[in-house]
Amino acid sequence: MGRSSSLPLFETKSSRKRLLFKFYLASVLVAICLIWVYRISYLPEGLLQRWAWIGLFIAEVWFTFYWIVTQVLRWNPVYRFTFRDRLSQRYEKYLPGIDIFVCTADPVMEPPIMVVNTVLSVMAYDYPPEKLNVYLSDDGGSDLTFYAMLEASKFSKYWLPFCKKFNVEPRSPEAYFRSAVEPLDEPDNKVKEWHVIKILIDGRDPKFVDSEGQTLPTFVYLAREKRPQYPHHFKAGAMNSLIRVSSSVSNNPIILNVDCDMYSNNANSIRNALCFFMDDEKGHEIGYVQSPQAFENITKNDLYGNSLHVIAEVEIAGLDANGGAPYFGTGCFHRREALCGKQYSKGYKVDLKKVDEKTAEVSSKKLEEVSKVLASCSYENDTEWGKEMGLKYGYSTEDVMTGLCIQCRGWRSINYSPERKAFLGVAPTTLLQRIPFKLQVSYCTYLLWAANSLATLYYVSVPSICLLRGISLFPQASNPWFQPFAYAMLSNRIYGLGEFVWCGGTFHGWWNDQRIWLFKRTTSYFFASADNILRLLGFTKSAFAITAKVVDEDVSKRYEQEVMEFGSQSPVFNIIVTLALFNMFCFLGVMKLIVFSQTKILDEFAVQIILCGLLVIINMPVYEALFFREDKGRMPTSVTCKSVVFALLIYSMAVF
Ligand SMILES: O=c1ccn([C@@H]2O[C@H](COP(=O)(O)OP(=O)(O)O[C@H]3O[C@H](CO)[C@@H](O)[C@H](O)[C@H]3O)[C@@H](O)[C@H]2O)c(=O)[nH]1
Ligand SMILES: [Mn+2]
Repeated sequence: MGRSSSLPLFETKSSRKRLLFKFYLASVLVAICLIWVYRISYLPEGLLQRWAWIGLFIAEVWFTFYWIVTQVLRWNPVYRFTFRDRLSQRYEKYLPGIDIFVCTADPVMEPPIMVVNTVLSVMAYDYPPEKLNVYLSDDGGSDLTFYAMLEASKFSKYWLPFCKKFNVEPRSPEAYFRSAVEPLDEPDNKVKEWHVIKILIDGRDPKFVDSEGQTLPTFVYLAREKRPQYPHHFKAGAMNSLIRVSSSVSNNPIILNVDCDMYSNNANSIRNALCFFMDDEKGHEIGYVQSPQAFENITKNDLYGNSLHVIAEVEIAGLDANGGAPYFGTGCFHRREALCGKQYSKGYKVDLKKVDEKTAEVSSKKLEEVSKVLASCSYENDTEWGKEMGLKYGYSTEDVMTGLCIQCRGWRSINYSPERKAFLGVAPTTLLQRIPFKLQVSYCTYLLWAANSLATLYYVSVPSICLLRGISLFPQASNPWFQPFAYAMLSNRIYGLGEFVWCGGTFHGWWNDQRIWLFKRTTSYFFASADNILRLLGFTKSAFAITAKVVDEDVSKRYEQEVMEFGSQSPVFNIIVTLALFNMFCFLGVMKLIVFSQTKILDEFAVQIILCGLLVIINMPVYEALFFREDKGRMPTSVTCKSVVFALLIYSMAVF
């Protein structure tokens, strides 16, 4: 042993390029201070002017605060690297057992074939199979899914040896072969009360071996009991059932959790995660290891701003520096104890090497029976499940909340982004899927993103209204005070663009991202804050809307071509279109003025005209959907009519 046993299993690097970054921060800060000075010392006289000015100033103060928060995240991003060879040298014989949870909820929105692929990909990890236990939670209680799993368990006998022999990547058969998959027959949607737990492969049973005689991972199918009078708490409820059921079947110290649409793309993920948990010095305090969500169906310019590259590579890396990477609900390795509510105390050490004696005497029949009780709907009554134990109930972003709670109990977390992505999933392919407000709700409460929506709404409407009324809210272009505004706005965007491209995006992708940024802040955050207030007052309850993973051929074709999908009724579109139209009216009005003589307003209203113009340019896809498109994804006529009326109303109110 000697020296080699003291070498760490992972290392942490922070990024360089710091000096330039600090210089940039300082310069923007100076510009912001100048803006504040200007705002305070040039408060206009008239009543309307004064209030518009003060409102704008409040929005700017908010943006400053928000900007500082986002820069703090960027202060010291860290990146993690693992040493798998040291792990196997030291612990190969004592690797801990792993429980893998896969959740599915609906055989129509989440086709069983997708679930099969995810399940097979996680069964095929490069890891001793007798230590792997895969659990599928089927909240749909669908016989179709059940039989698909039965088939999957049979196919695994051939698939797993094949993967290992040829070191195949990725290990989702569908992703590997990418050949056309025969569509399944329409499943019948009978509402049935299923309550089934079935051990499809019992890893302890010598009769379950693959085509080469090797042990297979244990594979358990679970459709927990659901009854109308008991809340089932959606995914959080499913996960908590799995935690209990797995504790009676395998009870392994490490739990991996993936959504059914996120297959494993890297056969080494378990070993990578163990490099963190089993590190002698820093491993004991780690509660979970999260890998960033990555998607396989992102188009070149990422129309809906799905790829989260900047968030994953920069912002989460910044959180990670303080041991605070969030839990995102999928692609996350948990320490079972931490997830189950244990408090971390200094000096706490657990020996993951300790091999758990398998309850080999207990037959799988018996295990199924015991587990059935654990997965019954009344089991959780008067327990701490959903509060202090397991995933939290009552939030639409139960994952982030659960992560925060684990941190509150003293555990740290790791963000691990290997070069070969650990998991790949399916990104939403329509605009409405992209901005469901449920996702934003809890962030609103905890990070005050709601204020972003108000400040942004103000900034994209009031300057334009004032432009129409001839109220100037910014210094003239020829005025020296113009410069801090120009610098703060420009440098910020340019820095953002640089970051985006550095993280692997394209210029066009960045532009799309700006649009989505605008849409989200003016619609979903806004609705989310409203919804949140209603929920706090007890008027609504949070629900879980499952994201569809399959869409029309038509829709997916437009997605491939990066054409935005509107095509349905939604208040989201009303807001987007009204704002877009209103700004277009303003812009046309101002252009008319400029062309007919009054060129001096170009100087006086420079910032407002530029703002308005930018809004018009960024909304181009909206105008196209309104006036020029013929396909099914264009703007529905009713949305158009309503929004034209709204926009004209605001316009005439502003002018008269
Ligand atoms: O009653 C339910 C509802 C959903 N799910 C599963 O939950 C997962 C996530 O659902 P999805 O519709 O794909 O939601 P997304 O918006 O894509 O999920 C993101 O947001 C969720 C809520 O924050 C997180 O739980 C997810 O991990 C995260 O990927 C899927 O595997 C579902 O099968 C259940 O098991 N039971
Ligand atoms: Mn999903």
